[in-house]
Amino acid sequence: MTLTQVSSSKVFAGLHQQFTHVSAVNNCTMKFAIYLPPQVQQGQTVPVLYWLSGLTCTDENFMQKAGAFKLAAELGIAIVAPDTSPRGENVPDDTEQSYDLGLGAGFYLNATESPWQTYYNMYDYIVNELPEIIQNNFPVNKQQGISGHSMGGHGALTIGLKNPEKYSSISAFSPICNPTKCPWGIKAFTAYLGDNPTLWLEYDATELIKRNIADSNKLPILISQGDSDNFLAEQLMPDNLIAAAEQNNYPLTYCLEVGYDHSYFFISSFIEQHLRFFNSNLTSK
Ligand SMILES: N[C@@H](CCC(=O)N[C@@H](CS)C(=O)NCC(=O)O)C(=O)O
Repeated sequence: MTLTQVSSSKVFAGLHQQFTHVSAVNNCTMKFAIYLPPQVQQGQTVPVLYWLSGLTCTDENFMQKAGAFKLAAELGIAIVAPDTSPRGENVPDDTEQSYDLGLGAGFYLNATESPWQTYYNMYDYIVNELPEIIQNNFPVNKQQGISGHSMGGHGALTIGLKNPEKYSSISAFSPICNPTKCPWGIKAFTAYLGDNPTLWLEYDATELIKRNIADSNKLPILISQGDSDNFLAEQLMPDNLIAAAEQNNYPLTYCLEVGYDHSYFFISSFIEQHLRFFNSNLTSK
């Protein structure tokens, strides 16, 4: 597997770089961005936080808008931001090219239905293929965290809940908490996974948190949510996740922030809390 460097820029004494590579699981060329803090220049290996973005995003939205580099440099944290779906000439898109299905809307799952299943395997990409590439090509250690926004918050929660041995913590901004019950999730899961809702439960954080998880596998979760978010009631449904966490004694910290919306203005206002949360939960794995 060859990495092709697309860009490299110095920022807060570290480096922001973009790369493309051929993905075996998504059958296309994928792009990702990485922030490498200054500590790597002194030969240190650093922990890595995976950031999963939301609908319509690429590797660029978080890197350009979140304002994460200053503290990541100070704490010595690498951040990886993948794309939100496969892309390219042969990759199918929604016939109506809507923003919430197809390109830019991979929902961090492995599709089983045509025409999606050959390309839309973002779950395997985030859990296995991309971390292997990062471990083999960059000075990171085995300590990983997972975070994300909206559809990417759903990705962070479901992937973290299903793979507790791979991460130290999970955090999310404005996540889609119960996708099997909201319009975004129902539309995407019907297309990617078919019309049997039982099969959708594998990718629903509220359902996953209800499973009998051993205390030692309960990764700490931090969620930040703006109370002026237009998508809150209809699409995000955090109350369902909070109730399931309470009933199952799951360590979830939920911060409802007054006046904030769904945008990166909100993320940039609280990203420091999430980086410090990741940093404070690191353990040698
Ligand atoms: N229809 C809306 C929904 C998409 C949306 O809000 N996307 C969020 C994630 S769910 C986002 O991060 N947009 C890109 C950005 O703000 O940079 C739009 O296209 O703006």
